[in-house]
Amino acid sequence: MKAIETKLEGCFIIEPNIIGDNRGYFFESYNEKSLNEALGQDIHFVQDNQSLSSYGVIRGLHAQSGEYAQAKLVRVLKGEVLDVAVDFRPESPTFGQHITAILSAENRRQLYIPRGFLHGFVVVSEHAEFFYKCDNFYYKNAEIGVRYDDPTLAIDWTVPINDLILSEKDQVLPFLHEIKL
Ligand SMILES: Cc1cn([C@H]2C[C@H](O)[C@@H](COP(=O)(O)OP(=O)(O)O[C@H]3O[C@@H](C)C(=O)[C@@H](O)[C@H]3O)O2)c(=O)[nH]c1=O
Repeated sequence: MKAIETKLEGCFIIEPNIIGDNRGYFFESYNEKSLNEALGQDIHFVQDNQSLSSYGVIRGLHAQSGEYAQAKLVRVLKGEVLDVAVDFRPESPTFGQHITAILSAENRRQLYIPRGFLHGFVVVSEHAEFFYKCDNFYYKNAEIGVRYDDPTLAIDWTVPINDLILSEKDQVLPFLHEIKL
């Protein structure tokens, strides 16, 4: 497995080693030892989540605050998404900056998003099944978020605005300037 650094410290693109043979392919989609060695960290995931979304769905931008913060290892089982990770660590020199990555069933790429980041994705295929591991449990009262179209973050979601589908909750998330850090 290969961990590729991004411009945001601690955020990595993960490329698994695909072993093909006459039956098809095999790969380790997650190996705690290899990942921790590659990232130089000690991460223990405690919850797996899976969601299905149709074309144009944006889920995000989400995080959990304080002691409930979650690192995530995200990937796509079916379809394709544009995944977005925003550095939301107040002390970080890259606070407010984001990276995007195309994650698909075909490229089998994963994104490791550390604690203190906002995360979201938009579906660019007909449907997408999204799967991710979290290193802290879901805690509803710790949920925080920022609007996907925040002008300071200036994320190019690539999908035409008329095609976007958001949850009611995500439609009323605050803008960055409304949040007390
Ligand atoms: C995230 C989550 C939601 N839920 C419930 C709450 C709600 O009834 C239903 C759907 O929740 P949401 O609308 O928040 O789901 P969703 O918009 O998919 O939220 C997710 O978005 C992506 C981008 C992330 O990074 C995740 O951490 C998470 O915030 O599932 C759980 O039971 N456990 C969980 O861990």
